[in-house]
Amino acid sequence: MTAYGPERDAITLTGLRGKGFHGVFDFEKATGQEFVVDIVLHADLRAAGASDDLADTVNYGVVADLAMARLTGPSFDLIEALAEAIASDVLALGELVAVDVTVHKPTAPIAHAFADVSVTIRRRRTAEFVVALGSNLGDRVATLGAAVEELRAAPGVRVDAVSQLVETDPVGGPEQADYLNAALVGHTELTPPDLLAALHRIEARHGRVRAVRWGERTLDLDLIQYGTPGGPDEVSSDDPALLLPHPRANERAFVLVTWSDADPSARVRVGERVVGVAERLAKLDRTGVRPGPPWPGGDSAAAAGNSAGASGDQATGGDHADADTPPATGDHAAAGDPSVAGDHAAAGDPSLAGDHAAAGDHAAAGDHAAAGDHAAAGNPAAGGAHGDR
Ligand SMILES: Nc1ncnc2c1ncn2[C@@H]1O[C@H](COP(=O)(O)OP(=O)(O)OP(=O)(O)O)[C@@H](O)[C@H]1O
Ligand SMILES: Nc1nc2c(c(=O)[nH]1)N=C(CO)CN2
Repeated sequence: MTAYGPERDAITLTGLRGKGFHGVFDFEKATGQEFVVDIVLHADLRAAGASDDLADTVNYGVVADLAMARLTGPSFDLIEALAEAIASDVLALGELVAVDVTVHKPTAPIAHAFADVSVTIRRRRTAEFVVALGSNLGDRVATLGAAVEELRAAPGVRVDAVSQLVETDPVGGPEQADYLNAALVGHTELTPPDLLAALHRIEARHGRVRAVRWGERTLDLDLIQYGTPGGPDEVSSDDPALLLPHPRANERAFVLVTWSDADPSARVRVGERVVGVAERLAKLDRTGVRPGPPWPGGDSAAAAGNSAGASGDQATGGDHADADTPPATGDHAAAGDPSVAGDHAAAGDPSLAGDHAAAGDHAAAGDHAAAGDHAAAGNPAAGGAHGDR
């Protein structure tokens, strides 16, 4: 079965009942009462229908075991919290598009005659995704910045981190102007085709036309990876309309430099193997990839929406006034660091606080800068602008 797809098929389990000790009041926790759980598992059941094999579907017995363990297990105050815990456990099975959980508390302490009280929640599975952004026509910085914002605003999409911009020599295609490239990592409830459609809509809004293969473009948004490579939610596709993982990404320095900046611990599939993006990058020629201009507002954290009073190096650098001009005397240049890794965290923003990495992680991840470069550049929180992931 595929773990994404239309919410067309469902397995429904109702009336799962048992004694639990959930409730706000002490007497509820001490005495216990009956709770009843209904669960709807949304999944694509076509494969199981065709194969008649339990391995191709979700075993409802396992789902019932998980729910009963929560129902009879440690006490929650709220039935909302019990429902959340059940949904989380069931979604972790990794085979579902979504799950609906209803928790009934028919003997709740309500001072009136009543039939039942319940909560119902729907939780969808999300998958990590990676998008590469490129532009070499028009106001490149403005277009890329707008694309990031539009993706942030897209329903079912959460942007976790955005790389800094790099300026890059065109790879392939006719003679054309240099590109600005960036990468973005996030989580989505959308299926891969729906996510690609959202990317295409954003491209179209920015006047993207497809005249020449690998020709100049106002905006290019490529879906590089969907799901965790080697994990149960990894999506591979040989459909020409959506190839996953993107077949050329692991050969493109402009993709891997920016991707490893956005997520220094990122991993990528290369044939049968899954390797660190930084490790893969070490094998590539990076001469065509240079530091780019800052994002509007000063750093990539702003582009990611994490815009708390950027005290990052680029934010304070007056030499970056021309947004479309690569920094000449910025910290990257001063540090002699050809990478984009590093100084885009706002020191004062707790949401940016060193999620992935201290400076050393960049270096340990095989990045081109030694950790000392970041430190020498006065970087307050190298690698920290990766949001809540
Ligand atoms: N992973 C993918 N991400 C984006 N588009 C894809 C992907 N796989 C296949 N495509 C298809 O490729 C077609 C051409 O896309 P596009 O014009 O953006 O290619 P490109 O960016 O010029 O080249 P490249 O794919 O080498 O980066 C699109 O119609 C799209 O449906
Ligand atoms: N430097 C650079 N070269 C490219 C790019 C790009 O984004 N940057 N995109 C291409 C097709 O997607 C082809 N070549």
